[in-house]
Amino acid sequence: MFDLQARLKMHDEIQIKGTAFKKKYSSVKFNPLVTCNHNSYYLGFHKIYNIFAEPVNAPVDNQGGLYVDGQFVVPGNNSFGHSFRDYEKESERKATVEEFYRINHINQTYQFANKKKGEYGKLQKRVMSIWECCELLNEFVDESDPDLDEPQIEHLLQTAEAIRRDYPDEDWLHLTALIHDLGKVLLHPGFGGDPQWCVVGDTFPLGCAFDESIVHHQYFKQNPDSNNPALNTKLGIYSENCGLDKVTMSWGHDMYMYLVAKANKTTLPPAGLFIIRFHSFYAMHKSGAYKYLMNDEDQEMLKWLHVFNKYDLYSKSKVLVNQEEVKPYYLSLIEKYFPAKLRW
Ligand SMILES: O[C@H]1[C@H](O)[C@@H](O)[C@H](O)[C@@H](O)[C@H]1O
Ligand SMILES: [Fe+2]
Ligand SMILES: [Fe+2]
Repeated sequence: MFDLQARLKMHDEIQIKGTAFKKKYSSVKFNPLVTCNHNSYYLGFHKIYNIFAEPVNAPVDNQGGLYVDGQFVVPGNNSFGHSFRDYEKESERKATVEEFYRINHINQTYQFANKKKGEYGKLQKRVMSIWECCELLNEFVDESDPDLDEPQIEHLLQTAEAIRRDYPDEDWLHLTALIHDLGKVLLHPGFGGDPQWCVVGDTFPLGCAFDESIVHHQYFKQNPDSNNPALNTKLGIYSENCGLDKVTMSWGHDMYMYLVAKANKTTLPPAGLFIIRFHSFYAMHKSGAYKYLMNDEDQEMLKWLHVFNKYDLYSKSKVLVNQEEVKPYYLSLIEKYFPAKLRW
């Protein structure tokens, strides 16, 4: 065990895989075993409270650096040099992402989401394994994502590998991470090639008022549900604390993958299913909106979703995982929690 503070007083700089980091603030003891995965740095340690360090050669306006938050070292910036989920910042992704949300917010209505759920809920599109589905995602880049322009399979592996390092014993969490975005297969021509606006992006409840914390909220003005008095009040068609299970969410990859996992009788625990179903519901898990729709069980499950979200968001990077190397491990998890072939 080393006392990082004392070491930094002596050296004022630490080397992490060849990059020099300057300590800004820290108050912690830990075992400074460091491994590097993409632009995230993982520290092997026992107790950790708070560290903020920044790369020595960082540009002046670089807010990035090394945040230690619980166990995960969260990078300050995404691979485009901006903070994560900044929808206002001028960037090469901004226009595409905003246009995505404009169309999404206009077209996701209560009726539309229920129609899609009925259609895809029949699971008559294909029979295939989980890994086959991962491979189908090789070709898609998510237009709603300001932080990543790599094919989706990379994101799945980056998320799963990052969470696996910090929670080595929770194998269900590794598998949940691997499959959480598989619903994006709806984009595939073999599934009808749905447009991006009804597959990806943040999700939100339908049947009640749209909360202002939803990304690009302004575009809901043109959604027909906004003018429907039965659907545009705080509770709308729902009753107080009815539970998220009763709520119709905007249609997309979360709900589809949840339906697939459920219908194929996965043995993943309820927390895994909750993560899959609501990971894009940022207004709820990030902004704390819609509490009045949640029940006690949702609140309990939310704890795991918070853990998961950190890895889903901050593991996005340009350095890719070696697929062949990790494949056998994930195949063994798939075998443990799913049948060999699933109906999709
Ligand atoms: O752009 C992203 C992406 O589509 C993710 O898969 C989804 O879960 C997020 O909510 C969204 O912001
Ligand atoms: Fe997602
Ligand atoms: Fe994701």
